[in-house]
Amino acid sequence: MGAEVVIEGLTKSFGKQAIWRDVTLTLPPGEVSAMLGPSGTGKSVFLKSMIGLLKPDRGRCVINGVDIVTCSEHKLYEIRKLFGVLFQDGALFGSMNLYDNVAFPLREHTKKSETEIRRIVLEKLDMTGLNGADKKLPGEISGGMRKRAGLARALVLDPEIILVDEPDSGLDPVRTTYISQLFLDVNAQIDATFLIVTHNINLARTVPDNLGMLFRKELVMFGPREVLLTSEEPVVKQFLNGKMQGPIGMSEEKDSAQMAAEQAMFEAGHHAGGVEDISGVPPQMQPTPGVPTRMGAVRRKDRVMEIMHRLPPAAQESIIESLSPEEQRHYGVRPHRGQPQQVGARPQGDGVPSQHHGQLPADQVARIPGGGQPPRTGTHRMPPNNGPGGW
Ligand SMILES: Nc1ncnc2c1ncn2[C@@H]1O[C@H](COP(=O)(O)OP(=O)(O)OP(=O)(O)O)[C@@H](O)[C@H]1O
Repeated sequence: MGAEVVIEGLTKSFGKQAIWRDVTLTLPPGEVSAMLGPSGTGKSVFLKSMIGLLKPDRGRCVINGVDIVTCSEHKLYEIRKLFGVLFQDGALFGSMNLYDNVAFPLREHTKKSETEIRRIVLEKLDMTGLNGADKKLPGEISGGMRKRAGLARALVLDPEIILVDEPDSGLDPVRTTYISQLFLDVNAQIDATFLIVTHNINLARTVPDNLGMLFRKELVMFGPREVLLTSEEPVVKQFLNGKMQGPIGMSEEKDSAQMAAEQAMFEAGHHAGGVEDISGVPPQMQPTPGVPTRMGAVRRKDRVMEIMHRLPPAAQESIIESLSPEEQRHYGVRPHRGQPQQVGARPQGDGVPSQHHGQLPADQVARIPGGGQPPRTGTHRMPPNNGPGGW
């Protein structure tokens, strides 16, 4: 199973420029998470901080009991071996063929024989659909193939955590879906923890188990995908819909005067961009038939049901609706549009579903962790994320 990554109060600046502060979240082991955010909000800086390429100002990032912010260089070197990183362009060496590119980490970081290296390289090329392409140079193949080769190289040291930086950059929507399918298939096969940084809304809506968003130098939210996808927060809705209308501006954010001026323009009929209102929680993509079950997804069901009573009602409803009738019975929940849910109750002994009274006991009413208040609207501030005591 992949490693859990526990991040607490992580803060990063370059000189006087604050990038983000007090980021707290946990990447659950073996689950696929994605981080959204407008350009320049520091998503790539976040990935680099997770592998110790950049040093945060303060906070913790704990992997297998080691805080990589404060650990020794030697420990950091060891922890880095747990990571596979897929950079935007695949970061392949242009003068090496795919075989040598994929073999590179094995030759650099292990003492494996060339026979063993050959077995591993061919296995990873096969896993990423690059059978027979081993002699090609990066310049001779498409952008999608380069990304798959980058993924093959990221896999050769059997990573427990895979970081992916904007997998859709330079890819058309169809190729983006193919690479997304590959992530889920690889996740099913090796059960590694994934974090994908992306602006791609299709990918964000259909691929990850968990979604987060960085905005205005903070983590706006992080939690099960249903929380962000049912959020009424203006910044989240604007981002998911790709419209000009909302708090995100041409540079990172707008002031209230600009918001008001633009609002008047949109109300007068100016097109705010975007094609249609995107809302709701579409079904999640699954591994290709024949690929093993994603154990991360299996564990996630139990995990999410345990924290369910702390999630907003719309997210609860969506989670319950995504369960099969057998799973609903197993967890003792039923869909019940427009009503609070009976949640968190596991069947005892005989598996009889718990009663649904249409009204939860006070301690089970969905509430926002930390604040105990319903989500505020009209502001981008969100309830605390999934850190200690959160989602
Ligand atoms: N090594 C560095 N030194 C100084 N500033 C940096 C460094 N790396 C990144 N930055 C700054 O940090 C900010 C966040 O950059 P980053 O690339 O992480 O954003 P991003 O959210 O990944 O953007 P995009 O979606 O456009 O890729 C930018 O203002 C960038 O100029």
